[in-house]
Amino acid sequence: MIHVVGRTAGGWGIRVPARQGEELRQVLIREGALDPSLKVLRDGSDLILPLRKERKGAAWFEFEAHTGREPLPRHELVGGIAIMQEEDPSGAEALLKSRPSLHTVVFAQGEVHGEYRTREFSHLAGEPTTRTLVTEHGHTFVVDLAGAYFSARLSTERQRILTQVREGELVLDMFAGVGPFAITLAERASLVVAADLNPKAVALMLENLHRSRTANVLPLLVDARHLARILPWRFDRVVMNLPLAGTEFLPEAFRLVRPGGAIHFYSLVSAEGEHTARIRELCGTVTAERVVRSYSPAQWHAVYDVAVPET
Ligand SMILES: C[S@@+](CC[C@H](N)C(=O)[O-])C[C@H]1O[C@@H](n2cnc3c(N)ncnc32)[C@H](O)[C@@H]1O
Repeated sequence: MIHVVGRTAGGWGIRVPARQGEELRQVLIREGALDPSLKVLRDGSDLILPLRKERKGAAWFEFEAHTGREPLPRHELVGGIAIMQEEDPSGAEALLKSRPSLHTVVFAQGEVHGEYRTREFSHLAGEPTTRTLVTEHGHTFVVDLAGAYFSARLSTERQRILTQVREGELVLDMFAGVGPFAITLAERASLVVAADLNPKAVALMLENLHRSRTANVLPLLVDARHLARILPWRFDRVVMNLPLAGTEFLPEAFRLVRPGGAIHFYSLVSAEGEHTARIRELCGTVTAERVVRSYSPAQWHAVYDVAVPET
């Protein structure tokens, strides 16, 4: 027995056991065959997926219609680029038309991976590029999604750290990417040293320094493992944003921070206090532990603010 509530519309639909529903939904989206104006029906342990037109195995059903305009496909915005999790060319065209600020829609082919923390994308609609401009809190950054890591979701975090920086501080960003933390913190710091081992990230950081006329950031193309050996300074504040492998670099950060300084350590965790014992071993005190964002049902990105003793 199928119950339909709300505004209804007749249309072609294809029946599938619910367990296989998501797989078939993805196939139909890729083929541009799913009708996004109608809601998926449930009938016992089956789903009925609405189709744009008849196909083999299809039958006519009464569907509930989405109210108002067709819903836009799920996406994440980074500057003028929309990143879709589904390879849906017709959804991408609809998305592109829906926002004048968008120039490109891409499909993320996988998760962030590798030492450079980058992802592969395929082009779905608009201009075929992965470069865009992102504006946050008065700064505009050039980013290239395929070439170097950038997350717009960290903008609040950058502002939070900025409020802790005192005028004239010497700051180190060990994993600087295209420079969003470094350029933000340079508003108050006297000098920010910004290291990254991805040449494309450092090239984009140079562009960003030029664009923002920031002259107190020193970009370094270097593996953070060498920093304590090559830098003559000890820093008031060290930012460590390498959530999957940051723990390996904690001793290096402690070598680079001055007595009485602070470390902001980002990590992917599955329990509160996961790194507290290790930080204590290195003689640091956790002054705050915050959730930055959720990652999966059992894991989240956390930031530990760490105070380093005076002596
Ligand atoms: C998660 S991203 C953070 C980038 C930047 N802090 C941001 O918020 O946009 C980590 C960065 O660390 C860099 N990285 C990875 N291993 C590194 C290492 N051993 N030394 C220096 N940089 C490294 C990657 O290339 C990447 O740009």
